[in-house]
Amino acid sequence: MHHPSVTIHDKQFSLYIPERKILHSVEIVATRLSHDYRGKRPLFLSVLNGAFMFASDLMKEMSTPCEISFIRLASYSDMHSTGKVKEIMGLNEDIRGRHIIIIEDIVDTGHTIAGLLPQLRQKGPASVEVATLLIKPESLQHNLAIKYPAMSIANDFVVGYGLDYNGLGRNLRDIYKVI
Ligand SMILES: O=P(O)(O)OC[C@H]1O[C@H](OP(=O)(O)OP(=O)(O)O)[C@H](O)[C@@H]1O
Ligand code: HPA
Repeated sequence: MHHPSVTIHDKQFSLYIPERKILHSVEIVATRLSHDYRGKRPLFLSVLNGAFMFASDLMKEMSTPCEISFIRLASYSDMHSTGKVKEIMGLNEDIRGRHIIIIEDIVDTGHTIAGLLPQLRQKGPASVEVATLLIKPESLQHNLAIKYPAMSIANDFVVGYGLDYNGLGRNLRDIYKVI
C-alpha cells in the first residue's frame, strides 16, 4: 500500500520518494558498482539497522561476484545526532587487502561515516568507498567524498525503506518526510 501520508508516534509524514523511484536509483548505483568492481570481489559492509533494505535490493542488482557482511554502530537517538562516534561491532572478516564498500541508508551530518572510515582504514583494506541510498548535502558537517550516493535530498527528516523514527517506519516501501 502507498499512502499519501502516515503518522508515526507523534509526527505526520507525507509521501516523498515512491518505491519505483527508489528502486530505479538503486539499480543505477548497482550498475555503476558492478562496472567499477568487476573482478575485484568487493566486500560490502552494511551498517545496521537502517541499511538492511537498501543492502538487500542493491545486492540483488549486482552483476559481479561480491560478498556482504553486516556491522553495527549507532550514533542517533530521537531526531538529533548525539555526535558521538561508536565503535564497529560484528566485523568478523579480515579486511586486509579487500575492496570495501560501506552500505548506508543515509549520510546526514556525516558523523557516522566520518567515525567509521578511519576505523576501517586502520585495518588495511585495499580501498574503502561509500554507497548510500540518501545524502543530505545541506546537513553534511564533514568533508567526505561519498562516491556512490543514490539520491540527494533536502534537509528534512525522512522515514521508510529501512529508515526509522524512534524505531518505527522501517517497513514502509516508500520514503516519507516529516510535515
Ligand atoms: O550522517 P549521520 O548524521 O551520522 O546520520 C546517518 C546515520 O544515522 C542513522 O543511523 P542510526 O544511528 O539512527 O541507527 P539505525 O540505522 O539503527 O537507525 C543512519 O542509518 C546512519 O547510520
Ligand atoms: O532523516 C533521517 N531519518 C531517519 N534516520 C536518520 N538518521 C539520520 N538522518 C535520518
